[in-house]
Amino acid sequence: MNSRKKTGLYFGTFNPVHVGHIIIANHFAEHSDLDEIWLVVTPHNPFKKKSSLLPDHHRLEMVHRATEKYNDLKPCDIEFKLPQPSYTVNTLAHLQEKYPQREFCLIMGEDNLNGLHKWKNYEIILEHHSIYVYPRITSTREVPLEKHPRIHKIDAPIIEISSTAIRKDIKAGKNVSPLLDPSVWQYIDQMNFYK
Ligand SMILES: Nc1ncnc2c1ncn2[C@@H]1O[C@H](COP(=O)(O)OP(=O)(O)OP(=O)(O)O)[C@@H](O)[C@H]1O
Ligand SMILES: O=C(O)c1ccc[n+]([C@@H]2O[C@H](COP(=O)([O-])O)[C@@H](O)[C@H]2O)c1
Repeated sequence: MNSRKKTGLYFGTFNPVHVGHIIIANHFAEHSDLDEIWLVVTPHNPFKKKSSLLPDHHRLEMVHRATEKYNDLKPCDIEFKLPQPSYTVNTLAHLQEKYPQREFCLIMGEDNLNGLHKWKNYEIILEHHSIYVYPRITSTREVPLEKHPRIHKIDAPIIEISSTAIRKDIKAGKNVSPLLDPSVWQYIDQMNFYK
């Protein structure tokens, strides 16, 4: 029997982390076989421009604040020390070496699954790890890897909140506080982020 602890890795830039992210992470902690969910803060997504990003340590601090009330949700800064851009295949190899007693699974929205076949060495990722996919609203009908035996569709709430929209609304002086953990909003407000 496989007795390794199953850990879910939820990767993201979290610029900033919002209640949509936390609802998903908590849903997996409560309704799946994953013991812990680690929110892995990515310094540089290979598919995104770095210019609009807050420095890594501020995004990590927000993830720390948003998860501290949840026993099974943990912030993870492993990618801060790895080469950039952050290729997930490298991060997984590094984590597996550091924590051989854990089995790592990826948590991913349906929107990201659409592009998985373009990720660096995605075949190696799928050889060693399961991917738990939750629903998102997406216009794509044909998803290349949908039927792969390592891909598991898991039902979860659909919450259409986006970090991009939050940043835009803060810039426009709108109230975004219901979309963020109060301690995250307090940090953004104090530090004058996204103005
Ligand atoms: N409202 C949401 N519900 C569920 N998953 C989400 C939601 N928003 C983002 N995600 C997913 O959470 C992960 C982390 O999100 P990330 O911060 O990297 O992207 P994002 O929210 O799309 O940010 P941005 O708008 O800055 O591009 C990604 O896999 C993303 O697809
Ligand atoms: O490894 C890759 O080739 C790769 C390509 C695109 C995205 N990713 C990772 O996927 C995670 C979520 O991406 P995103 O687009 O929601 O920010 C983030 O951690 C990225 O580093 C990874």
